[in-house]
Amino acid sequence: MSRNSFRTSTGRSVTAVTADEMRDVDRDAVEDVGLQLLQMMENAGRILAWHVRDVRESDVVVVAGNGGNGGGGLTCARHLANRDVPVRVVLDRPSEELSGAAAHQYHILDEMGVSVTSGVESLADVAERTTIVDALIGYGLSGDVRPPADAYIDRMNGLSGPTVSLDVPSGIDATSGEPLGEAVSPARTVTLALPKTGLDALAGKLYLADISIPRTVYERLGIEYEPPFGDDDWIRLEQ
Ligand SMILES: NC(=O)C1=CN([C@@H]2O[C@H](COP(=O)(O)OP(=O)(O)OC[C@H]3O[C@@H](n4cnc5c(N)ncnc54)[C@H](O)[C@@H]3O)[C@@H](O)[C@H]2O)[C@@H](O)CC1
Ligand SMILES: [K+]
Repeated sequence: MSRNSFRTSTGRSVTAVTADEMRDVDRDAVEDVGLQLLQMMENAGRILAWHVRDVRESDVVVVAGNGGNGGGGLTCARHLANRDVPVRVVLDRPSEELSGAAAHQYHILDEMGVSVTSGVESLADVAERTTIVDALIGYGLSGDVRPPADAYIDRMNGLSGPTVSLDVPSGIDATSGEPLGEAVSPARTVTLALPKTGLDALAGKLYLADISIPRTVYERLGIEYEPPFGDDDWIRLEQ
């Protein structure tokens, strides 16, 4: 199921995909085309960091989970630190329990000396107007939000600064748009590659980031795709 429910500022329609369709896109990009996850994640993290710098007033806290979404958030933290933005990371689990791309990105931050802590209590002393990067859960949300993620989401929503969500606000079902229990309410969402069908009733502004998935992937999967980016690496999307 693909729908044309989003538009660029020039009025061009952009196909929205379900979580399952996006999973197929990612799988085809990696397994059939040979694009590596880390290549796509680098684009995601760099573009997310641009948006964080655009909204931020002071410090930044990246809240990261253990999946691809968390990995993108950790990549963003590296790009922010490289630009001397005051940034720290809060993980939803001890760093020793990270795996895959999230563990890879964490080890780089550790070498850089970026502060990384875990536990929701790490969000207790966040200063007023701190910018939050929500990289806890993306389209991989499965079932109602379980503890301790619910406590992190509740805490993020209680903070005064702007929140920028990566791909999908954590707790929102990427396909249906339903909050599955607690869900983040962001000022901005930077979604990746194509908008997800569930972003049609989103709180805040929606942006689409080019993570370098080639047109051939969409063609193989029968997903209607005209590159919407023009000369830019990201664009604003409207309903
Ligand atoms: N092309 C790609 O494959 C890329 C994907 N990226 C990101 O990767 C995401 C998809 O990655 P994944 O498939 O690893 O999934 P996610 O990272 O979206 O979700 C997995 C994480 O969510 C937690 N989780 C899932 N259901 C939960 C529930 N009910 N309660 C509490 N916690 C829950 C898991 O413990 C895990 O930490 C995308 O949304 C996107 O942001 C980007 O980082 C870069 C490129
Ligand atoms: K998220």
